[in-house]
Amino acid sequence: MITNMVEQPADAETASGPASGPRGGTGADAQTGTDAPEAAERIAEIRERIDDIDNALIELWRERAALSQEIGATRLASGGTRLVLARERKILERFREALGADGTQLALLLLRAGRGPL
Ligand SMILES: O=C(O)C(=O)C[C@]1(C(=O)O)C=C[C@@H](O)C=C1
Repeated sequence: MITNMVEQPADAETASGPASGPRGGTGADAQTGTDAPEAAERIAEIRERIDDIDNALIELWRERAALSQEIGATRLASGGTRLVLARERKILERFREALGADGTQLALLLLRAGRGPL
C-alpha cells in the first residue's frame, strides 16, 4: 500500500540539508501541496469534482459487478457457460481503443470484479 503520496517541490530540501518542518522546510501545505492561497483554493475546488467523479466510479463499479454476477448466475442456472470469452474480447478491445494499455488493465479488473478470477 502506498502510504506517502506527497511529492516535494523541485526545490525541496534534500537529505543533505536540514529540514525545518514536516515538509522539509518548503512551507507547502501538507493537504494541498502548495503554500499559495489562490492555488490552494483552485485545488480544493477541483478536488470537489474529483471526489464526485470517484464516488460515481465506485457506484458504477459496484453496479457493473452486480450485473455481471447476475448474468453469470442466469447463464449457469440455464446450463450455460461461466464465461463468454468472445464478449470479454470485445470489452477489452473497447477499453484498449479508448484508453490504450491502461484501458486493457482497467477492463481486466472490471471483468474480474464481475465474474471472478480466471
Ligand atoms: O456479458 C456477459 O455474458 C457476462 O457474463 C458479463 C461479463 C462482464 O463482466 O462483462 C462477465 C463474464 C463473461 O465472460 C463476459 C462478460
